[in-house]
Amino acid sequence: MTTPVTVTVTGAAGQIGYALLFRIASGQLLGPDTPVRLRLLEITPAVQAAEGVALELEDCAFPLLAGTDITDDVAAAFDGTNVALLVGARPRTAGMERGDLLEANGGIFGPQGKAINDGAADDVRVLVVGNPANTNAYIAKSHAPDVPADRFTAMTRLDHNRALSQLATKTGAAVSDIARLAIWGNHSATQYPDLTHATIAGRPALEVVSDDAWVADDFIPTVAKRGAAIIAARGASSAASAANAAIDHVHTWTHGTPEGDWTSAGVVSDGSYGVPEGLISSFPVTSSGGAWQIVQGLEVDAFSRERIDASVAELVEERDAVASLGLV
Ligand SMILES: NC(=O)c1ccc[n+]([C@@H]2O[C@H](COP(=O)([O-])OP(=O)(O)OC[C@H]3O[C@@H](n4cnc5c(N)ncnc54)[C@H](O)[C@@H]3O)[C@@H](O)[C@H]2O)c1
Ligand SMILES: O=C(O)C[C@H](O)C(=O)O
Repeated sequence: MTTPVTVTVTGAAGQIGYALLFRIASGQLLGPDTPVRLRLLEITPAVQAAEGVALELEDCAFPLLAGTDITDDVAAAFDGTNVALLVGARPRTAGMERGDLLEANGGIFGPQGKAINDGAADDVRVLVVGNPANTNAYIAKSHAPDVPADRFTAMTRLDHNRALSQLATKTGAAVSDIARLAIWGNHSATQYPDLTHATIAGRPALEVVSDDAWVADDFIPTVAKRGAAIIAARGASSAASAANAAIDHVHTWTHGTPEGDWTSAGVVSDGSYGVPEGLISSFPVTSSGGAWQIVQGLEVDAFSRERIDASVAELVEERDAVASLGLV
């Protein structure tokens, strides 16, 4: 049997964890031929709940699941790990300022980045889901100087999938007919869902839509504020769709993007499109050979430029705030 791939999931007893772990164990993350060993990291009070999830995993008798370990020890969680899904984070609670939120998350993602640096496998790939995802990924990356920076990513695939569905609904097209849609910037309400290069069955999406007001006043805010709409409707933040996007992100990272299309991911900027080097920003990306590439050479019109710049300015502010708090 092939050696199992070790997948670490933090916040494993949370709601995304519950929607994610069974899909990983069934083979949807890494494919039907790759056995996995799960490592669940939780804070001490939630270890018992994680143990309950592990009992259920066992009861599924997944042929690809080589075992499940549960720990509250950060170093043990990332020892030899190949894929790290950093889901657990400190949510913003009433009365908490942004600085408090960044500080609390710095206390989580700094040590996790260091543990990945010190103990993870050489091929480790990291996806940060826990919010603020881009800046949490930036913090983790900053504590892992020996790991290639491009192994640290943040999730904007949920935003990408939301945008695909909104466009499909508006035009009556099948999701599978849509290509080259992009999310730029931060996984926050400032993100820019970009249709200027998108196609629907080969035709420019903006020509098919033929409704600039819908793009500016409906599509963009609907996608950018969807997380808040889910919270308002469900009384809890998105979980199954977030887990689904995490599966999509890692699967695309390891299996590649289809010819002629791209997706969106928060990756380390190399300075492309004027995004300061080192920031973890969402870009249109392709994947091949197990690595992301930022799509190059796209024309950025004035409308897009303004929106990309606004979201990147927010990322710069977050970067400067974590630097001034001594978290990186
Ligand atoms: N990037 C995205 O698109 C996206 C989408 C949805 C949710 N999120 C974010 O994902 C995160 C998790 O969401 P959820 O609904 O599963 O939350 P949840 O509160 O249900 O679960 C979070 C879990 O993390 C655990 N945890 C907290 N600190 C930890 C630490 N230091 N180490 C290990 N585990 C720790 C908690 O005990 C809890 O079980 C939140 O930050 C949420 O905002 C991101
Ligand atoms: O947890 C949130 O604040 C929202 C989440 O990031 C989402 O996009 O659904």
